[in-house]
Formats: sequence, C-alpha cells, structure tokens
Amino acid sequence: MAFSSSNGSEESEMYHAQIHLYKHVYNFVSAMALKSVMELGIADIIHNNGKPITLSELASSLKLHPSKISVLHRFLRLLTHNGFFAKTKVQEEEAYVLTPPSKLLITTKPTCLAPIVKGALHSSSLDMWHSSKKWFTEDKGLTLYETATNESFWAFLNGNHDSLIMFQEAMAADSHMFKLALKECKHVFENLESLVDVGGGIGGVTKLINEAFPHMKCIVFDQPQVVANCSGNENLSFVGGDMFKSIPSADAVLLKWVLHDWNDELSLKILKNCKEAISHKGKKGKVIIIDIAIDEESDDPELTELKLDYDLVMLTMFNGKERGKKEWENLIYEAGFSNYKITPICGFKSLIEVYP
Ligand SMILES: C[S@@+](CC[C@H](N)C(=O)[O-])C[C@H]1O[C@@H](n2cnc3c(N)ncnc32)[C@H](O)[C@@H]1O
Ligand SMILES: O=C1c2ccc(O)cc2O[C@@H](O)[C@@H]1c1ccc(O)cc1
Repeated sequence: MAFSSSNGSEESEMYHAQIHLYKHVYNFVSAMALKSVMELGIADIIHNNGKPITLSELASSLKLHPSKISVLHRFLRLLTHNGFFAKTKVQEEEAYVLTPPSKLLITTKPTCLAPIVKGALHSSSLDMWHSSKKWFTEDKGLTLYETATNESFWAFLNGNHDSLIMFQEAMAADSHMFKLALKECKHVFENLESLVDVGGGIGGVTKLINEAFPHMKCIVFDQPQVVANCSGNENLSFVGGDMFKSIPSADAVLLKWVLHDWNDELSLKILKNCKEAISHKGKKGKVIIIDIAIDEESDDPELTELKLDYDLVMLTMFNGKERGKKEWENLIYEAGFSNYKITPICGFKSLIEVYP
C-alpha cells in the first residue's frame, strides 16, 4: 500500500495508514473463514455437484438451519473476494465454482491440503501467540510454545496421539506437491541405489520416490513413535531412531522440512550425521535438502511474505528458522561440505543438493 497520497495531505496519509493497520489486524478473519469452509467440506460438495452450485443448493447439502444461509453467503462473499471461489449464473441465480486454491481442499484428491489448514490453524498452533509479551520479556531460552504451555511442541505431539496423527497427516499432505516437482528434478534421484529420508514422517515423499524409482532402496527414518505403525514394501522400509545420534547409511540423505525446525547449532549436528551416513564404504554420496530459501531480492513480495510468516512460525514453535541463501551456504560449509546447488521447487520451497 502506498502511503503518500496524490495530494500529499496529512489526512490522506493517516487514512491509508489506518486501512493498512486494520487490514493486518483482521488478516486472521480470512484464515478462520477458510478453516470454517474446510471443516464444512464445502469444496467436496461443490466438486461432487459437478456443476456450479447455488447458495440454496449448498445450504441444503450442508443441512444448514435457514437462519445460517445468509451467514454462509457472507463467508463465501469474503472468500470469493480472496480468490477461493468464483461466481457464475445458473438460470439467473448466482452460483459458486471452485478456483485453483479451493480445489486444494477436495479431500478425495491426493493434492488435498486440508490437513495443513487443520493443523496450522488448530488452537494448539495458535494459542501460544497470546503469550508473546511474556516470552519477549523473559530470557529462559524457551520457545514461545514452551513459554505458553510448559512443554515443547515435540513433547506435546508425543503425548497426544491425535495431534501427532494430525501433524503427520499435514506433513504427508504437503509432500504430494512433490510429485509434480519430481518430474522437473528427476535427475537429482537418478543413479542412486539407496536413500534415507531423515525425519521422513509417515513417508509421504519417500512413497513418491519409491513409485518413481522402484529399484532404489529407501528408508524412512523418524522417531520410533512416528514410524511404529507404518508399513512399506520390499524396497521401502521404516526405521525408528534419533537423527541427533546416528543416521542409517545410504547413497543419499533427504531432509525435507526438517532443518527449518532447528537452530543452526542443532542443524549442524544433523548435517554432520548426514555426512557420516553418505560416506559409507568409501563412497561420497549427497544430501538433498528441501526447505525454504528466503530471497527478498528476486521473489515477489507475496512469496517473501509467506516465507517470512513461516520463519516466525518455526521460531515460535521450535526455535527453528527459515534461511536465506547466504545462511544456507554458511551452514553447509560449516558442516564440512564443499559444494551445493539451490533450485526453486514446489512454488515456495527449494531443493538444495549438497556434496561432501
Ligand atoms: C516437519 S516434519 C517433516 C516430515 C517430512 N520430512 C515431510 O516433509 O513430510 C519433521 C519430522 O522430523 C521428525 N523428527 C523430530 N525429531 C527427530 C529425531 N530426533 N530423529 C528423527 N526424526 C525426528 C519429526 O517426527 C517429524 O516427522
Ligand atoms: O505447517 C506447519 C508446519 C510445516 C512444517 C514444519 O516443519 C512444521 C510445521 O508446523 C506448523 O508450523 C504447521 C503445522 C502445525 C501443526 C500441525 O498439526 C500441522 C502443521
């Protein structure tokens, strides 16, 4: 938003500033309206309808109380304005269709990101923000999450089976986007006989790699409680362990959305263990990192804002961070690697090939 008005009056500048502030105060409304629409399953209803759906058809499909039809209309008005739905006419009546972002909420599609909306906007992810003043004024070396709840987010997940499942399902959902990216970066995985996906969760990414390269021996390595009920196949196995202690050997180690959960000191420890894991039998393999790389100069401001939002989420939940290109370089060289290559993938992440 431009703050200097054409006539340059102080009042006009103040009015613009006011709009800017209010808009940011109410940013949460779009997020929460999106969450409501996701919980109601509106994308599935419109998708299953097979043609544009009128408000009354949608309300009857949702079995809404008549008093809530106008409420639904107002939710859809905001989300249509924000690009989540589009409007058309069916026999002179207004009807809604899905747009590319709301198609990502269709639960029968593998590309469904509803689990991310559910997890990221769950009260267990949001409530901590009310403790930020306390966090800022203390120096106990705690995350905001720990300040608010007296436990780490990892401990919370480990003590709450439903939340652990919710988190792992969100991670697996995000991984499906990687199927598209795999077409562009197939060469990165070609000629590898084995790969270990460190912090691989319930195997979202590795299952895609296993489909594309069925002869590659793949291990999903994660905490024992995460992989306990996972089953693989001849070339896909699940191993429980601690990446801070040791990592199974392989030609390549994959780290997707792992290093941003940790500060530099702990990320270095993980990377050094990865270097050890790819240096077996005199071989020199590679580490493949999939994470965000902040690039304020080249990225458009909307993309940078998303990356900076993620940086604060990682900071507050885990004491982690999103890194810029120079920060990645420093971390990679400090861990004892000699070369690396960054390629943007999946819209807002990057694939970083790292060589000993
Ligand atoms: C943000 S998730 C990423 C999951 C997966 N790579 C993905 O992108 O879908 C981070 C993962 O690191 C795992 N993790 C945390 N601490 C770990 C440890 N000490 N050893 C192994 N895995 C760990 C978590 O259980 C979680 O599955
Ligand atoms: O999207 C989320 C995310 C993504 C990557 C990561 O390493 C950690 C994450 O934690 C939150 O920021 C957020 C999320 C939180 C809780 C949940 O059940 C799912 C996602």
